[in-house]
Amino acid sequence: MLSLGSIRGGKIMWQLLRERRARVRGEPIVVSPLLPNAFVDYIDILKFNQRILSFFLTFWIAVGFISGNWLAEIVVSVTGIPILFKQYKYFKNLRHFFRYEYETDYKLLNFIQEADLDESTVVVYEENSSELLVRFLKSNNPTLINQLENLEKSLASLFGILPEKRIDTQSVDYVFTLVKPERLVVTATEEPEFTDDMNIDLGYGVVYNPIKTPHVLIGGGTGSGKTIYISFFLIELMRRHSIIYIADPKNSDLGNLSHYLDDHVAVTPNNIARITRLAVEEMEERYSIMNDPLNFKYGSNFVDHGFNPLWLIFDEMGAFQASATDKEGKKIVDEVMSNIKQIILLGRQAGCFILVAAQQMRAETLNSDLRDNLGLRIALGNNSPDGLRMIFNAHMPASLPDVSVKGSGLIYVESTEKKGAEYWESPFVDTTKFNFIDELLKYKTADKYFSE
Ligand SMILES: Nc1ncnc2c1ncn2[C@@H]1O[C@H](COP(=O)(O)OP(=O)(O)OP(=O)(O)O)[C@@H](O)[C@H]1O
Repeated sequence: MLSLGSIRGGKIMWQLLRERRARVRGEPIVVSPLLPNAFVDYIDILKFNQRILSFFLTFWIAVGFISGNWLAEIVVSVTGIPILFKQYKYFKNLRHFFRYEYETDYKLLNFIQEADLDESTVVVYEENSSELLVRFLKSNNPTLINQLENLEKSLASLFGILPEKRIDTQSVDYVFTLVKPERLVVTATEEPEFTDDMNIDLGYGVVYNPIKTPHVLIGGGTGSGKTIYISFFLIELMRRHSIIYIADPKNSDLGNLSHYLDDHVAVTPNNIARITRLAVEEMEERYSIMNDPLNFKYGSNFVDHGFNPLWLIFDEMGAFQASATDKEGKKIVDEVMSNIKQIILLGRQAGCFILVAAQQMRAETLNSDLRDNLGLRIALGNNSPDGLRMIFNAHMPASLPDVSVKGSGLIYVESTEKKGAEYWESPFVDTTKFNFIDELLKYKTADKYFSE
């Protein structure tokens, strides 16, 4: 069996080498479910070889034990097991290598199946460092032609960018401009740099605009980079003249900002209730001004009426809810949650936004209807699949990437063309060079809301 697999593997290797040569020469690659795809077969063979090795490994260990011969057991353990593990890892790496090398082929083959295109669909693609051209060849089937001419949205979710479409009599071309995402590096500025542009660059090709997709949800365990990210975000909000309220029931890093942002920072339940009340009152007042017949402008929002964004940053909401042990405590939690609900559901037009952060997002922390209204969702560091589902719900990523880079995780911005959350590295902050408090004070002293 093993030798058969190897012989087949040898043949496929030749086919792969031929394909490889074509790729190196930059010739177009043809992908179709009906064509033999060497790379798919080769990965299957590697998988098969891996299974055989697992079998041998188990067999080897069993022989050692059954024989009861201590010498045999030592020989088996010392020599056999490490060799087999090494081989196993070798095959695993090879499989990864092939998946990576033939990633586009894989994606397109899966795409043909998932988009329910006819099996006979033939895709040709050509890739260079800046562009990917995907050409679907037209057949005589009018339904298929119609499908092929309307693939840009689903293809965008596959490659993360909306392609340019060109329709020809023989084919439909989708051209993707490939730009490698780069992590944003946060640096200190000499002077405060205010801006009216509501687009906030989060790096790695992600731009967030609270007017389009209000509210933020951040999940991530200890040390995943939540505080660093929130600090970066806070400065970005202050650059946009935002009124900031902070609730930090655990009284950690954000709670300490009360030295700088005064009574806009709350750590006790009563104070947290107070700032959420202030936020809701401000929202109601804005609506009454915006809806006054003298000021009313159809389709307008807070910016048109000269209001600044208002942000409530709520760290560790779960801890706050859990702190309510008696009747009085529960009453406060209910009031706060009702205020938060109003901000989430009604805040957008009035420019009142919320950022909710939690180590672990639970169903009872914020129900899924409310969570689905949070436009920017981030999961930093390692999270369990259940934890990720709490954050992304219908937008779970197709596969879970490696998030070993500090401050990396998954991100999803509602209303983009992307279907699911994607890998992202939060803005890099070199804490030896970037002093968050110095930065914050620059904006505080220059901003009217914090100047008293
Ligand atoms: N964006 C980043 N840039 C640079 N370093 C980072 C970044 N994110 C995380 N780190 C590194 O990880 C460490 C932990 O980050 P941070 O304090 O933000 O985690 P946290 O999720 O807030 O943890 P906790 O809940 O325990 O406070 C930082 O001290 C820093 O060394």
